[in-house]
Amino acid sequence: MENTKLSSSLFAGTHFDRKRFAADFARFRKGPALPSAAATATAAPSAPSPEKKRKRKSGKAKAKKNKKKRAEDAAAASSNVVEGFSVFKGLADSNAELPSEKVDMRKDEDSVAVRQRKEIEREIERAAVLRKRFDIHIAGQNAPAPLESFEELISRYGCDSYLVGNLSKLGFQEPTPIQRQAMPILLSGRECFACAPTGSGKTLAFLFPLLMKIKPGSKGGVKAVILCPTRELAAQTVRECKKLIKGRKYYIKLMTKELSKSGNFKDMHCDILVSTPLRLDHAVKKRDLDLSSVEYLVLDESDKLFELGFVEVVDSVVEACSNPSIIRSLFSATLPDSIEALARTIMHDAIRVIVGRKNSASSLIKQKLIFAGTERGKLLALRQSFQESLNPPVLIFVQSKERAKELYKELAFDDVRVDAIHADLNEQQRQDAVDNLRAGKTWVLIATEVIARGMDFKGVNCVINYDFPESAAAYIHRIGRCGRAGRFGEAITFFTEEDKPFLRNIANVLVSSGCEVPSWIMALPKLKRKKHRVDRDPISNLPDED
Ligand SMILES: Nc1ncnc2c1ncn2[C@@H]1O[C@H](COP(=O)(O)OP(=O)(O)OP(=O)(O)O)[C@@H](O)[C@H]1O
Repeated sequence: MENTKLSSSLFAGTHFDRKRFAADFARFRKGPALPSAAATATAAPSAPSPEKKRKRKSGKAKAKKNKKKRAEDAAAASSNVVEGFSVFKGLADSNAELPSEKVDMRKDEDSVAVRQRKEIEREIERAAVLRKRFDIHIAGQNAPAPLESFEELISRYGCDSYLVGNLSKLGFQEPTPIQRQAMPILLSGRECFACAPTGSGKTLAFLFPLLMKIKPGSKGGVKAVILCPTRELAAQTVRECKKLIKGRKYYIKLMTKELSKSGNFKDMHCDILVSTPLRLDHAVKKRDLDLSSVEYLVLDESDKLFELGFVEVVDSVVEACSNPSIIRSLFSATLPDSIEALARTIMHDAIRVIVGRKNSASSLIKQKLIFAGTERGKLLALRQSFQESLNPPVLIFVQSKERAKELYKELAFDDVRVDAIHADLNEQQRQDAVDNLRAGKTWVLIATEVIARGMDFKGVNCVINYDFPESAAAYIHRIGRCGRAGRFGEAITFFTEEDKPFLRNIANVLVSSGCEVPSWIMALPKLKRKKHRVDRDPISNLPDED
């Protein structure tokens, strides 16, 4: 009765509901805990009656049943802990049934789980802040966080420090937005669609992860394949790759015409193979090149590779890369929905990354549309702009090789240091034309679509679309030869009466990158047809015939 007294004095003046707080009340008692609140209240010194015995028995059975249920709940609670997350279901109940050291252990586990969950939440928030800051948009499950710096490649992914060292030797201090997000995706073994503006460092974004993952000089076949739509771009990619691996012996091969036609692929040492689709397909079908060991497949300028004329060959190369654990990635500055849908059919659980707005031009380029009336008007306007403000190097795009030759004649006559690049030149001549512009030997390079995609002319100040581009994507890639790697650029596009029906499609690109467009152009109807190609009068100084 001592205990009853103690509890009575402790709660003097308050009404204590012993029935409701029986468990707490029992803790103040010496000796065995009371079986139940009801039993305490009705305890009597006399021998229990048979009725009371029956009731007590059934009370004991109930308590046993409750105990069993609580034990089951505890087991269920512990099985609800999934990958660092605790669902916390039934945890309070289950602790009540555990010895104190086990309760402590469980508390420790809980606090570890809570800490882990909080850390994960912080990571997710940090990733979201970084994505917002760098205008990175992602779609797909469990995308890894963007990089804060290149050093994280070492701390997070165990990158060899020589590779990061080479980056800094090349003057790359900070990752560009596409590199921040695409690199961790590929390094986590995920497939990826990436769309980022021209000149924003997509090449490094796909090259670096595969250089990190591939063991250099390994035997056992080709480890990585990079597909590019043109030979010039393939050659440029090989050059970029070699700069990055200085100090290590990787076997990097460019698929030349000769190699494709007569290569002995059985004895070829090759870690990374860079090719255009046709040459690679030829080597696979005619020279037994085995691509079943390929671990990484990159489709650069992927929307071009999925265009008609390429898509079947690309499909066949994708099929030849039959390694089931292959990681595929697609990179481009433009990714139309239709192409994305097609590409998705070959991807597995891919993450989509868009930097800025999808299918838009680089914001570093000042864009202008100029009405030149006729073909003759275009030549006059070009000559005038050269007299007023030629700021070399300049790239001029025309729609065919014939027109490239015609314009070359006109400008060479004016004593402009000019060259032309088109499909009628052999590989060496094309490469020389590119190298001469890079070296400053020529100031003006007239080009067809051959170099419109991917070519990196760091110093190009101005792009002139002498002939109106055939699509918005072609426009974005052409003008993207300037305004690269953080530099500003200028793009001038001539249009004639014949180009007006397609004007609005290009004007939309200007508007979406913040450039001014006259309101009458924005009032024109948008053309449904995707491609625009006009038969034009030859380029000549002579008066128009009519
Ligand atoms: N982190 C970086 N810091 C500074 N410069 C960089 C960085 N990454 C790449 N570059 C440079 O930026 C330029 C453009 O890179 P790259 O050719 O990869 O662009 P891109 O996004 O592939 O363009 P395009 O869509 O035209 O193919 C190159 O000269 C490259 O050396």
